[in-house]
Amino acid sequence: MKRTTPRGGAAQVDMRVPGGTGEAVRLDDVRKVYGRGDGSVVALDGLTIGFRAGTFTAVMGPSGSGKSTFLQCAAGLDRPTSGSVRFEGDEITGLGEVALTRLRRERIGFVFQAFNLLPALTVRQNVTLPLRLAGREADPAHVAEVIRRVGLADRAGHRPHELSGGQQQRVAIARALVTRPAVVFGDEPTGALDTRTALEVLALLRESVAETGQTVVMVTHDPVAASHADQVVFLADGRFAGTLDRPSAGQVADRMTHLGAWETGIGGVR
Ligand SMILES: Nc1ncnc2c1ncn2[C@@H]1O[C@H](COP(=O)(O)OP(=O)(O)OP(=O)(O)O)[C@@H](O)[C@H]1O
Repeated sequence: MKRTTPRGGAAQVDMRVPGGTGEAVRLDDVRKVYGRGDGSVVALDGLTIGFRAGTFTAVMGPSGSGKSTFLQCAAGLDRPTSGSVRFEGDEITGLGEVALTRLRRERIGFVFQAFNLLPALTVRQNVTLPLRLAGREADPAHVAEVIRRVGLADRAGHRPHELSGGQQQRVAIARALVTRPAVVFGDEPTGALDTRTALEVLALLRESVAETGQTVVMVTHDPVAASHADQVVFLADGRFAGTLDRPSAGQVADRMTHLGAWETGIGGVR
């Protein structure tokens, strides 16, 4: 656990990708401190990082390196202590709760490790839920297309308990895609799935990047999952700790070993 210390020249790395078409999400010098005084913890320590639109990025790092905190701040679920978070160029750090909720509903999709489906609702109803929450009309043809895209056309009337884990995660992906969000954030989206099903889910995320120009940012502990991304960003002690472009799972695992990620036995290579 990292205690509050003076900044002491914390390295700031700008990882803007040259020649990009623009950044979907950008964090500048983001600092997040939990608690106050002696017991305070620096979760993000001046993180500067950008995610080019239409790319698939995996975020990795040792346990406690700040991945979840990063995701919460980048997705407008939590507020940084200081620094700037921009979403498609719009500064979101100063937004009030109502505006942040609207941003999350209209421009962001979420896929979590726990699928978080509503058990009483059918696949179709679960998928359309974000539209209803946003007060938007659900275009039946669009909803059907999204459900077809995740391979569940023949299950649209089923309830979650009638589906396998992989199928439930595919419903969660359809639900994340239905509002046509600019960015889909994944927090260990394959964490609860077996290897084969995880690969299907990763293929779907990749497809949404390739076909609809979506931006996907996925936190994962799994080097195999990370190897499906365009780039892997590493965090250590709440700071940017390097990046790998289209790495193999072995290269990702090597980098994680270098960062001391496996020393605690957490997040071993599967
Ligand atoms: N609500 C909180 N209050 C106090 N400290 C927190 C809180 N949330 C996270 N932390 C601390 O902030 C640091 C970063 O935590 P975070 O959950 O972002 O790391 P992580 O990389 O996602 O870890 P893991 O891989 O284990 O999930 C850790 O030291 C953690 O203990």
